[in-house]
Parts: sequence; structure tokens; C-alpha cells
Amino acid sequence: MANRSAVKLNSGQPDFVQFNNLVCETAGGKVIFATDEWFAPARNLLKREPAEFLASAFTEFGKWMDGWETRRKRIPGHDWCVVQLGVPGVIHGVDVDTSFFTGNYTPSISIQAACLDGRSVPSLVLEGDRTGMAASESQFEAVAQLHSESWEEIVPVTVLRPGYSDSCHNFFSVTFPHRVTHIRLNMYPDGGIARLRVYGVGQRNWSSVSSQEEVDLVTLVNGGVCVGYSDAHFGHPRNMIGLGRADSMADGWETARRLDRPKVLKMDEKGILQVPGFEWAIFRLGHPGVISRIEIDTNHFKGNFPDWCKIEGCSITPEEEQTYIKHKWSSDKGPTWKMLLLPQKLKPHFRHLYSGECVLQCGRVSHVRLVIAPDGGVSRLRLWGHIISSNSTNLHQISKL
Ligand SMILES: NC(=O)NC(NC(N)=O)C(=O)[O-]
Repeated sequence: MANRSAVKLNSGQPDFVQFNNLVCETAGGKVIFATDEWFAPARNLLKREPAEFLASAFTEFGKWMDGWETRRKRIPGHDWCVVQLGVPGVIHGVDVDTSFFTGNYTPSISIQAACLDGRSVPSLVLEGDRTGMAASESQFEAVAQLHSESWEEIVPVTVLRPGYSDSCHNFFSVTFPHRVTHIRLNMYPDGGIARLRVYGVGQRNWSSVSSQEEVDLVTLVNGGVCVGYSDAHFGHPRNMIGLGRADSMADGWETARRLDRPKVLKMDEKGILQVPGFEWAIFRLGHPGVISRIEIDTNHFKGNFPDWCKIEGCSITPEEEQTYIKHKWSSDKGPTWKMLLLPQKLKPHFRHLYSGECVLQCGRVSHVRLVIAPDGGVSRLRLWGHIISSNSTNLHQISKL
């Protein structure tokens, strides 16, 4: 069952954790090589859910652990693995999470990165339960073709903290403004890591996309990213731009119940709930464009779907975006929003599709704001449209939050 934990704003975490996790298994991330998976397989590193600890769970190889754990090394060398990003892009930061690895955590790590676009990469995905296994000679030979030992170092060799609740997140800010497709995680010399989260923004090669082609301009695969929100108590708004339909409520944006809800609720003549407050989430599109079709999916949100939603758009420069982020998109210092989708009554657990006259023509937009009222959950947001080229595209794609 999916684990759902509250997402706290300003909880002392670095800003980069607001970006998309480009290696998450739900974004298509895959481990393609690991030297050793004796106690627990490397693919656990990429799970979306926070790590668990089950005190009485043991396998035939030792204590069951929710992460990647190698055996105590009794031969020369160190352990390492190679991860293929689900969404290639620019990395802004990493969280090496050692949750629950205390007497067996990895003392130090480093991370290397490469862009293997256009290179022949041996098909190496590690499948199935690999507990108790080590890399075979043929796997070592195949991965050697990647020369990962020479990839660019994006996190230098650094000591980790153990996996107690107040020390398990090991955050590393990354300054490497290049597209990355693969990373290599080095453990020195061995041990356990619960999760690896690689935060960044997807980067699509837009030169191969014609302005006639209809594309989802906000999906994380095309470089969409959440750049602000009012509340993410149960689920971060970035979940709405994930792949496919949501697995569960945990895979959507869900706010807390607003405390300014009237004691007794009333509706207007159009059946729209009369409430003072609302919640919002803002996304930078992967590429500026004109939006013609919209999907709002409340899949899984049955007793907690919003009463209504609307969408607005604006066209701003990367410099303006930085200023608005600094001021937390406050209404007096924010952009001028143009209406893209008028307030629409929503249904529970339902895929709402809007096209034709429903979608207002507001020209080229670089950012959108989804407003929901009074609160609740939305599992997916899709914004189909056509790109409009601009000279600032590259800057737009790599600028930081
Ligand atoms: N109790 C343990 O966790 N022992 C060992 N690890 C596992 N998973 O059994 C170890 O020391 O490396």
C-alpha cells in the first residue's frame, strides 16, 4: 500500500527538493548495474515511498532492509551502481537518504554523471528480486563499455550521516548545467543507503518538435516543473505532471482542509460552492506555447475532490520568474494572469477534458496557475498545445527555482 506523509513547507530542506525527482521509479528511473546486492537490491533506491523498517523481517541473507545494502566487503575495491534517469535533464541537487541504516550505513559516497545520448548503451536493466546476488562477470564486462569511472564528478567524496530520523537526509546541491542521462553512485567502501533522490528539471530536445505537433507542455518528461504552491500537506503538486494516470491518492496533489471553510456551506445559482479561500499551484511549461486542450483528473479523490477549479496563464522571462518566486507569487508583486479555463465544477474520481470554446485563447504562455477551491486533491494536469519558439528557450529550461 502506498505510504502518504505530509509535505511541509519551509521545513529546513534545501529549495532544490521542490524540483522533480528524475530517477524515481514512477518517472521511469532504472538501476542498470550494481556491484553487489547481498542484503537488499539497488532498485529500492528509486522507490517513491519513504523507506520502512520492519523489526522482525529477515531474509535468508540477513536483515531485510528497505534500500540498497551490500555485504561487508572482504575483497579490494568499493561498491557502486549505475542508474539511468527516467527523465533526462539538468540536476540541481541530490538527497542520499540513509533512513534506518544505522550500524550498517555507507560511510562516504560520491556521484558521477554523464549524457549518453547518441551512444550505444548495452541493455542492462536489473530485473526481479536480486537479494543475495552480485554482479556477474558478463555484467561487469558490459558496464565497462560505459567507462563510468571517468564520468564527471557532480558530488565529490563526502562523509554521510547515519539513518536516524534527525540525520538521515544527506543533501547535496549540484552545479552542473548540462543534460544528464545516467549517474554512478559510489559507496565507500560498502553498506546501506535507503533512497537516492535526484532533483532537477527534465530537458527535451525541442529542435525535433514542430510547431504543428500537439504536445503536453507541462508534463515532467517535456521539462515542466512546479515553481510555487500554496499548500502541499498530503501530496506535492509536481505529482500532477507525472507519467500516466495516478496509482493512488499519494500520486497526486492534495492540500489540507482549509480552516476558513464556512460553518454552513452555501452554493450560488450555478451550483458553485461559496467559499472565501482557495489553493493554487504554478508550473513553468517545458516550452512556451499556446494551449488548446486541458485535462484535470481527480482520479482516486472521491471524498476530497475540489468543488471547482480554474486555470490562468502568463508569459514571463526567466528573470521575472526569479523575482516572482522570491516574493512567493504574491498577488501584488506577481504577474498579470490571463484566464485560460473559467471556473469549472469538478466531479469525484473523474477525468475532465476541456477543449474547443472551453479553453480561452490567451496566446503564448510560459507559466500556468491551477486554482482549486476550497481545497482537496487533483491527480493529473495535462496541457496540450503547440510550442512557440523563442530565443530564451535554453535559459528557460535550465534556470533554477
Ligand atoms: N543487523 C544487520 O543489519 N546486519 C547486517 N546487515 C543486514 N541487513 O543484515 C550488517 O551488519 O551489515
